[in-house]
Amino acid sequence: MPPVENPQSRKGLVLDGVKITLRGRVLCDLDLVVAPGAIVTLMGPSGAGKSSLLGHICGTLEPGFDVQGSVWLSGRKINDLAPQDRQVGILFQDDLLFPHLSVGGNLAFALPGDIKGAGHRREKVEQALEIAGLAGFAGRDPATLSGGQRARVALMRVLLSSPSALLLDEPFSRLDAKLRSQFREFVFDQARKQQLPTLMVTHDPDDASATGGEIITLNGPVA
Ligand SMILES: Nc1ncnc2c1ncn2[C@@H]1O[C@H](COP(=O)(O)OP(=O)(O)OP(=O)(O)O)[C@@H](O)[C@H]1O
Repeated sequence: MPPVENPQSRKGLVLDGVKITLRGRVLCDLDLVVAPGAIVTLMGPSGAGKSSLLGHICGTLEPGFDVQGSVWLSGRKINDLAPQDRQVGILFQDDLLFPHLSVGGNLAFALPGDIKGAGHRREKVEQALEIAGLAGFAGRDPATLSGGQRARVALMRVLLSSPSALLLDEPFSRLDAKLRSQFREFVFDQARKQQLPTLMVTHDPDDASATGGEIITLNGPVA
């Protein structure tokens, strides 16, 4: 892929010569622009480096990986920022809801601190539950929710944090076929409505083709 010109003036998520090396083996070497509202799929064999690339973008890559190049989001270089300052949301295979908090508590936890006032915060949580088709669920214990309901709460929790980009690390793989396609459409719909550049890791060709977007394959470590 050719280098991205003027990455600082591009909208969306830009990987500018991002090269990740582990123990002398190159996992990826990428130039990529994910436009606002676009969904790009990342595929490739197990161990190829897909999750490592997402970890690098959101700032959680473990020490031991050598990384070069820059990550830009909405014209801001983010790869030297702390994870909480990058405005990148990530949704995993496991929903990772806090078991000791109610559904509403889980959602409120994600709200940025600059959203002030208990009433305003409650309103944001209720709006999110309504969008997710879960109006009235704020007081529920997450353990009492179905898999699909939990998945929707997890997505809304990511979106309430006001991300400028969305990363999806196989978030559909634990759901059965019907739920999977419903939830997938819901996630894609929300990402497009909020004009989020979205990068999705999956092993499932149906997930990839459902995006209608670009597919990038990492082939595994190159010595
Ligand atoms: N914390 C870590 N420390 C050292 N090596 C790691 C660490 N995490 C991952 N790796 C190694 O980095 C390589 C890439 O792993 P990664 O999880 O990114 O692959 P993946 O493409 O997401 O795989 P999968 O499809 O199985 O999830 C693998 O060789 C893995 O063993």
